[in-house]
Amino acid sequence: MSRLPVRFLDLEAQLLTTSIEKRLKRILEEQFPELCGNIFGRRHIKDMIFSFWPGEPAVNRYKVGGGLNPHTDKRTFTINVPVSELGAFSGGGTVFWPQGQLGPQEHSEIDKQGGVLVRPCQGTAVLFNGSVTHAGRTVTSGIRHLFSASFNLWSLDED
Ligand SMILES: O=C(O)CCC(=O)C(=O)O
Ligand SMILES: [Fe+2]
Repeated sequence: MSRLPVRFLDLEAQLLTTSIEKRLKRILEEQFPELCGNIFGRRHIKDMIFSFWPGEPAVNRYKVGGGLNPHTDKRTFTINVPVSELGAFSGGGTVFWPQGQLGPQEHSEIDKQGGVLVRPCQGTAVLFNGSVTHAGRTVTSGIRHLFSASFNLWSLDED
């Protein structure tokens, strides 16, 4: 698996990322105000600032045999958006395990036993919290591209 930080990609990718960030904050604020209150200490988050994991937002590129071992992302949230059409590759997708059932660990062969495989179509975002163990399932043909960003939200004004 290789990662292409969005900041090294073209203007279209930067604009798409900005629109993903805006939509994400709007959806969280409008549809999950209580969750925002619990997590961020405020229900209005549109003016909050993203603090991303280094090198993110990024586009992950998985060639045949590429995948990602089970891990947690350790930020408040991660948003993943498939860039590839589902028909562009076989295998792939993200496997999630119920919290606490599987710690981050090395797997030579990613085993989705006990996990839930999510293989959404192009453009369908998946949002999860930073303590959920997940893995990128091995791609068996074609190439899979996935937009991925793990983040916290910060406020400049203390209130
Ligand atoms: O490949 C996937 O579906 C998961 C990607 C991922 O977990 C990550 O980039 O941190
Ligand atoms: Fe991850």
